Amino acid sequence: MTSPLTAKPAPIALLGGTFDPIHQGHIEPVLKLADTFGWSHVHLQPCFAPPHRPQPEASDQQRLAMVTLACQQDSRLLADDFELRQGKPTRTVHTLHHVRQQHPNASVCFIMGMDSFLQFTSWLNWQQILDLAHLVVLPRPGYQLTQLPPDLAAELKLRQRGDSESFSQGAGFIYLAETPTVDISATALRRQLAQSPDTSRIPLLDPAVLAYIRSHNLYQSTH
Ligand SMILES: Nc1ncnc2c1ncn2[C@@H]1O[C@H](COP(=O)(O)OP(=O)(O)OP(=O)(O)O)[C@@H](O)[C@H]1O
Ligand SMILES: O=C(O)c1ccc[n+]([C@@H]2O[C@H](COP(=O)([O-])O)[C@@H](O)[C@H]2O)c1
Repeated sequence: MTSPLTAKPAPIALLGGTFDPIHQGHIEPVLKLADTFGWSHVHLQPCFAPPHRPQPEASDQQRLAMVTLACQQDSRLLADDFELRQGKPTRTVHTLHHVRQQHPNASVCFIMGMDSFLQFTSWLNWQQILDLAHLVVLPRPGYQLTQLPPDLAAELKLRQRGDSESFSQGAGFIYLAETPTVDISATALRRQLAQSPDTSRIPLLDPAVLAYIRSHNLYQSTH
């Protein structure tokens, strides 16, 4: 029997995003990762209207509602409103400090697509993030590791691990996932939604999320 004092805390896996809207390019890879790593939960955390890009079309509450609906696909998916509850934009380094405070001994995995990874050195205190969490990078069509800036390529060389065993430690490793690529973006979906009649099915969009979008008249114009 494992003593409560020695029991390893459950790993925390987290995918942050604007989710404007959430789509299967977010969901399918994280479920594959949950299979690989044996995660019992993956937090899908919408960010407060992000400072680093144009404002989302859907409101914070609408993006959270869509994430909550998409989470009904699998009981391991959790809609996490931590950043929205802060009432102001929160940088990832601050969110991860909070996670660390709450779970000092847990393994924390922050998931991102290859497009985000290529931009990672522009994130606030990106080196500190590497000490707070593992990074799990999803492949994404159109984004190649060869485009990595030299300082991040050097970190990758030091920190890359391929075995899921390493990720039972707290933080500090980078895992380049080999999940099947899902060729979709929220930008492409918004365009498709604006151009399709209300009745049409949209591939790679959860039907419950689509119904929510239609009933709230979201994404009706192309920008
Ligand atoms: N198809 C995809 N494959 C792999 N990673 C993805 C995919 N779509 C999004 N991601 C990752 O999920 C996170 C949240 O993405 P986000 O909510 O911005 O979706 P997006 O499709 O990139 O949106 P947009 O087109 O509006 O930029 C980011 O780390 C992003 O790299
Ligand atoms: O903290 C930062 O500096 C930072 C810069 C860019 C992106 N992020 C986070 O990365 C996640 C994905 O962002 P996005 O723009 O691709 O939806 C989301 O959780 C953002 O808060 C964080």
